[in-house]
Amino acid sequence: MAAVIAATGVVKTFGEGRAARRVLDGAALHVQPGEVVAILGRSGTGKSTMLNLVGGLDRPDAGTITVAGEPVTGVSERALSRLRRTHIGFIFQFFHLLPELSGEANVLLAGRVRGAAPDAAERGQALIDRLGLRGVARSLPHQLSGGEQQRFAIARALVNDPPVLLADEPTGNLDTRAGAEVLRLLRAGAEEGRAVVMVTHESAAADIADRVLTLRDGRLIP
Ligand SMILES: Nc1ncnc2c1ncn2[C@@H]1O[C@H](COP(=O)(O)OP(=O)(O)OP(=O)(O)O)[C@@H](O)[C@H]1O
Repeated sequence: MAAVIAATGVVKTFGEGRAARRVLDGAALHVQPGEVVAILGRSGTGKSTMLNLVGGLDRPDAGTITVAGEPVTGVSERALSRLRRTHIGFIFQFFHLLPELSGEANVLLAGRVRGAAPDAAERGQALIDRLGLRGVARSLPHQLSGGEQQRFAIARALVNDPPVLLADEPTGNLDTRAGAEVLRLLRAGAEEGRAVVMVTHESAAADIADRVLTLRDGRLIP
């Protein structure tokens, strides 16, 4: 089966001259549909950097990355932005919901971008129901618990039915119970055929993964 995420030879350096630090040095990552991959590693080893490069939030110095067969590297900012909106759902530790919009509006807005799935509005409403958020749909993010905010963020990430979900410490700011629910939802996202990559420090998160990779010396190793 073709990998949904295919990254090879990824190099990323931050800083210049003597301060330059090669954070990624030939990193590779291949993820199949339906697979959950957890990325572990010590602080500062480049886990978030790798996730951001795969998601087209940043560009590598060298290497090739494709998502669902489409190039993430060597493409225009416009093409990259379309790919991010339609092919990738992002989930972050601090949720990143727009603070002035209700949870529901955050989800629906993501379904109204150019290139969004035609049934995104219905999907958004169905996700709000399925994730148990109907009763708080009109609340603003600051009126919601962390677990509720992260569930809205997951609904937002799923609204365009992307083939890839990227989660950076998705349970890092949640209590055990809310964290377990988020992990269950990520797992369910994979069961629906998505490739899921999660950066985590938490063993409970790694436990739901099909594969665990460790970032060390600029590479991802089994
Ligand atoms: N935009 C940037 N500019 C300069 N340095 C950066 C930038 N982004 C990351 N770095 C550096 O690259 C290294 C890797 O950062 P990254 O956030 O990828 O690590 P991480 O493994 O996710 O760490 P943590 O587990 O602490 O979140 C760090 O030394 C960080 O300071």
